[in-house]
Amino acid sequence: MTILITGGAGFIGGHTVLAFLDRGEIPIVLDDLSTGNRAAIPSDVPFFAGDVGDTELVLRLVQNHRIDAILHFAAKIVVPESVADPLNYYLNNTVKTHALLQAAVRGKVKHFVFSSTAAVYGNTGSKSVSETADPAPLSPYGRSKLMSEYMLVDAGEAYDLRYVILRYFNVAGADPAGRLGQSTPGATHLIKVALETALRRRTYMSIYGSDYPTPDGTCVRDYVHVSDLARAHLAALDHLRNGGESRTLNCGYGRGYSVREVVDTVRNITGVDFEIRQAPRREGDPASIVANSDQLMKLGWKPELNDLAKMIEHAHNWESKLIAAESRTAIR
Ligand SMILES: NC(=O)c1ccc[n+]([C@@H]2O[C@H](COP(=O)([O-])OP(=O)(O)OC[C@H]3O[C@@H](n4cnc5c(N)ncnc54)[C@H](O)[C@@H]3O)[C@@H](O)[C@H]2O)c1
Ligand SMILES: O=c1ccn([C@@H]2O[C@H](COP(=O)(O)OP(=O)(O)O[C@H]3O[C@H](CO)[C@H](O)[C@H](O)[C@H]3O)[C@@H](O)[C@H]2O)c(=O)[nH]1
Repeated sequence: MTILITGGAGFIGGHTVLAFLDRGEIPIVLDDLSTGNRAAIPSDVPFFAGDVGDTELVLRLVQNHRIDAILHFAAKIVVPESVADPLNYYLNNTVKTHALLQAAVRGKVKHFVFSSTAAVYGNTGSKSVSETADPAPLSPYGRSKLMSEYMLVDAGEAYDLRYVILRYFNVAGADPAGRLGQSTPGATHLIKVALETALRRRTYMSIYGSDYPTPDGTCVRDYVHVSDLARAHLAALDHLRNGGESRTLNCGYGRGYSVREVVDTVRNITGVDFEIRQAPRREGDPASIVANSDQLMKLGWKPELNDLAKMIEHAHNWESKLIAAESRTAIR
């Protein structure tokens, strides 16, 4: 049996492809390359360029490759973009997940792992949040994901399909072996932006909001290493393949860092004192969000890279590699 990974040319899907390869399981990848990168996918992994909303294409893949599990990463992921263009987010993230689920059910796929997000919770206060908290997303992005969760839960009740919904907190870092990192052009994530500034790809960076009810006034997030998160997918799929019941699970480390703490760590790791400007709050941002991931750990997930400085160091190595590769191309 084979796994289908949607969005496998992206940041988290790509690292999950590597995690499966590392344990000797070769998945297939479906990605429309809207933000993903073809080069992220190792040559021994079958790649199909296409849209997860194309039910017929997905059904063909399911039947031709005897797919027993779909890991669904493909989505648009930028909170402010979702505020500016919500209908596009509901189309890509919710409507197309519906089409994918329809293909999964018609093709008798038994297992489904869905990339959800801490953004479904909204403002949670300073305590860590567990899966029993009521969702109250602040952005169309969060709502587009929560609506997909509801569809999956209902489909799990009605059809022969079991799922794990993983609610990721803030994903960062890069493959410790240097095989992959975040390559999305124009990425908006804090650590990526700070590293690009340290490496002089940007002249300065902004801190969005310094009047939040947090210890230093900037937003607090729980940063999880992408390679640890990738391994959470192995644990989730093993749980389902062993007959485990459907679950909704947080994935984070349970420790929050403020924007200012992250920026200071980037300055320390890179040794560059780059310019920071204070900017107004960014729409759709909760003040603080930290995970309680006890349930995922009970399922067998063991974090191995729970260290902000290491995460930033791995991302820094990758960012430097990207710059070196670009200058080689420019010289040619
Ligand atoms: N990055 C984070 O901090 C974070 C946090 C929580 C949840 N998530 C979720 O994790 C998943 C992966 O995020 P990422 O950071 O790797 O983003 P990414 O943009 O790097 O990857 C998304 C991938 O999906 C592909 N894609 C998008 N729409 C598609 C479509 N309609 N059909 C086929 N392919 C499509 C893109 O080309 C890209 O390769 C998303 O579902 C996101 O909501 C990310
Ligand atoms: O240049 C920047 C970039 C970000 N930030 C701040 O840094 C924090 C983290 O922002 P990111 O954009 O890195 O991440 P988000 O918390 O907005 O969202 C991320 O994590 C969420 C889960 O918590 C979602 O899943 C989403 O997909 C993913 O982008 C926020 O307070 C943001 O305002 C800045 O101050 N300056």
